[in-house]
Amino acid sequence: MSREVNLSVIGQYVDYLVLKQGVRKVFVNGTTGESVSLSVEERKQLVEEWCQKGKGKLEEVIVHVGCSSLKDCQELARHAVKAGADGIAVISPSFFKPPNAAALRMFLQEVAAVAPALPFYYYHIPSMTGVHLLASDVLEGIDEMIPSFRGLKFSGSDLLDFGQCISCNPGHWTYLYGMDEQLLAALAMGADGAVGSTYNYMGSTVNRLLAALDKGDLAQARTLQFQMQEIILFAMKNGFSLAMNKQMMCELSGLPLGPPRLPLLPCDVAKAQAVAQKLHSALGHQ
Ligand SMILES: CC(=O)N[C@@H]([C@@H](O)[C@H](O)[C@H](O)CO)[C@@H](O)CC(=O)C(=O)O
Repeated sequence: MSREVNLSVIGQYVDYLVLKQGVRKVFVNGTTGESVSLSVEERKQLVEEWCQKGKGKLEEVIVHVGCSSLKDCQELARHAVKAGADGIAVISPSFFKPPNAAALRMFLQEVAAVAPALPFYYYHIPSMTGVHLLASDVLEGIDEMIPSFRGLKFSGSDLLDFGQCISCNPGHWTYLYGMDEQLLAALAMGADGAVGSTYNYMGSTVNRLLAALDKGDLAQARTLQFQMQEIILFAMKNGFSLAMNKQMMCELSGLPLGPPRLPLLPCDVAKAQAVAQKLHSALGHQ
């Protein structure tokens, strides 16, 4: 039961994201993509497929190349350049954890150094890595160490830390926020965009939220955020997990995106269907 990667569905999935969700920027091999459960070879194949199938359709492909092994990260970073990715991101190693922010910066620097022309992002996701260093500490002096550093993907709930990351922006960094249920608060803090698991099927909703905010319509942005919260909270009460998210993606896209790989277990399909139903009612679909 190794649960193989199905490359053949990616082209259709790109079309679904672009045409049905209005999502034109993707983050490949992240958490939802189960990158840490994949081999280096599988990750390369996925990146090649996304870059090829996304050509002329996607505006930006950022590739997560984080691994426990620095060598594997470097191999994936070099590969992302060859595949034509627009940027790379790295999480903190999590089995042997960096003892402090300086050690993590050094690790990031070694990865970025092999792909100096590619925009580089630090991917902060303490709930998964168990590395609870402040992102703002990791960013200290990072510009001098990594000339290609372009920003942060922040998948944490600590808006104090997030705010401090934004207030130290030298001007050319981008901030992508990754807790879908509180995106609006992060946007108020200064986030530039969002990367999250639920945008696989609520991409069009979050695009409407962003557009409402751009127009200065805070009331509408709140309404949309509250609807997203209602769906995510309902999912949480039904055991929201990566497996459920994946099943939701299958239910809502109609594509065979498959179950997760061990050690994760597939979710109860009836529960995912109940959440999909909730999504339709909360967003007013018929
Ligand atoms: C821990 C986790 O999976 N967080 C998700 C969120 O989108 C999360 O599922 C959502 O906010 C619901 O809590 C993302 O930050 C993950 C993500 O961006 C990725 O797939 O790389």
